[in-house]
Parts: sequence; structure tokens; C-alpha cells
Amino acid sequence: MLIAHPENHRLPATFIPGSPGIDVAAAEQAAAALLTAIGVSDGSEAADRTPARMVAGLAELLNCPAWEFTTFPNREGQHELVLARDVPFTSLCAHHLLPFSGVAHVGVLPAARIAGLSKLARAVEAFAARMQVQEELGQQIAAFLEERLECRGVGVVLAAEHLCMTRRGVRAQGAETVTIACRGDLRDDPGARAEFLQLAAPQTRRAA
Ligand SMILES: Nc1nc2c(ncn2[C@@H]2O[C@H](COP(=O)(O)OP(=O)(O)OP(=O)(O)O)[C@@H](O)[C@H]2O)c(=O)[nH]1
Ligand SMILES: [Zn+2]
Repeated sequence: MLIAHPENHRLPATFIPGSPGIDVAAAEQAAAALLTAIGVSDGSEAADRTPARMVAGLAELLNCPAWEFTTFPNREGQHELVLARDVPFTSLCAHHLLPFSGVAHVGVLPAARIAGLSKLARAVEAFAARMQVQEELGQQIAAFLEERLECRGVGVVLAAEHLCMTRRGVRAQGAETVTIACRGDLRDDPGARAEFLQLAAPQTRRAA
């Protein structure tokens, strides 16, 4: 069954740095308990601050710095594709809490306004800073840009390695997961879609 999360792509106008959702003391206590429970707590000096480092590391991955979505008037009529290619990202797999990371290719067909270019990458960063499912990550970025920019089309290609799939479980080393989230003319206009995917697709495989 498809479960829709219509609010998931909404972000506050300005992002606040810090990790307000994290109770650091409780998280460190739980991390220490986890290390003990799985039998790796050896009391050594090296592991002394491991619970604190675990929490700080997770807080870092679940946080993104403050930014604003800056746009400019489309004065010269840029109605062709604008593509930010090879934007690196790291997120946390919602199922295993292991990292998945790779690159995002974000394309926009502008209308009345153009986005500050870095904001395409910042949108990727902001939505990646959550427990995520790759398909939902792509859809949330696309929905956010479509809504904020009121553009004619948005396309988001994500190509990522999931450690939960390549380093544990099935251990499919080298496997890459590619997802496409297109909206507007980048989904419905075959020519525009083909041009976008052609420019984005050759970049989906990481350098060996
Ligand atoms: N569709 C999708 N699946 C994901 C993503 N990240 C992880 N998964 C999958 O989520 C599934 C969770 O399945 P479970 O059977 O509950 O977990 P598991 O026993 O650890 O499964 P294995 O990884 O096969 O050992 C696995 O198939 C993962 O590969 C993602 O971003 N998108
Ligand atoms: Zn996983």
C-alpha cells in the first residue's frame, strides 16, 4: 500500500543549526548500554568516549546548517534545463541506520524565477540529513523545489551505495542504487525528460 506523506517535503524558511531533536545525555546513556549489550564495551581508554562520539556522529549526520532558499528573477528567459550534477550526499538508511551515500543530479526547467545554484545542493543536503529511504529522499527534494520555485519541471537522479546492502546482509559489493524523481515537464515531456536523463545518467556510476 502506498502511504503518502504530503508534509514530508516541507522545510522551514530558514534552517536552524544544531540538533534540537537530540537529548544528548539520554542518547549517550543509551549508546553506552548498547555497546555493553552487544559485548564490545571493554573499558579501554580508546573506547572511553565512544558513546559520546557515536551520538555526536549521528547528530552530525542528522543535522544541516542554516540556509535560505534564494531565488532571482529569470530576466533573460532561461527556459532550458539548469542542472547541478554530481552533488555528493550522505544519508542514514531508515531501516538499518547505516549510511548510504552517493551523488545527486538535480535538474530544473525554470519559469519566472531561477534558484541560487547552491540551493539545489542545499536542498539535497537538507533532506539527506534525516533517516531516509532513497526513493523518498528523491521525491522530497523534487517536491520541495517544485513548490518553492514554481518551475516548469524538476528532476532528481540519485545514485548511491547503501552500506546495509554492500557491506552486510547480501554484501553486494559495488552495487549502486539509482532512483529517478521527475515532475512537471521533466516527467511528462519525452524530449525534455530524455535530455535531462542523458545529461545526468552518464554520471551515475562512481569512479572506480
Ligand atoms: N526501497 C528501499 N529499500 C531500502 C533502502 N535502504 C534499505 N532498504 C532495504 O530495506 C530492506 C529491509 O528489509 P528487512 O528484511 O526488514 O531487513 P534485513 O533482514 O536486514 O534484510 P537484508 O538487508 O536483506 O539482510 C532491505 O531489503 C534493504 O535493502 C532504500 O533506500 N530503499
Ligand atoms: Zn539499510
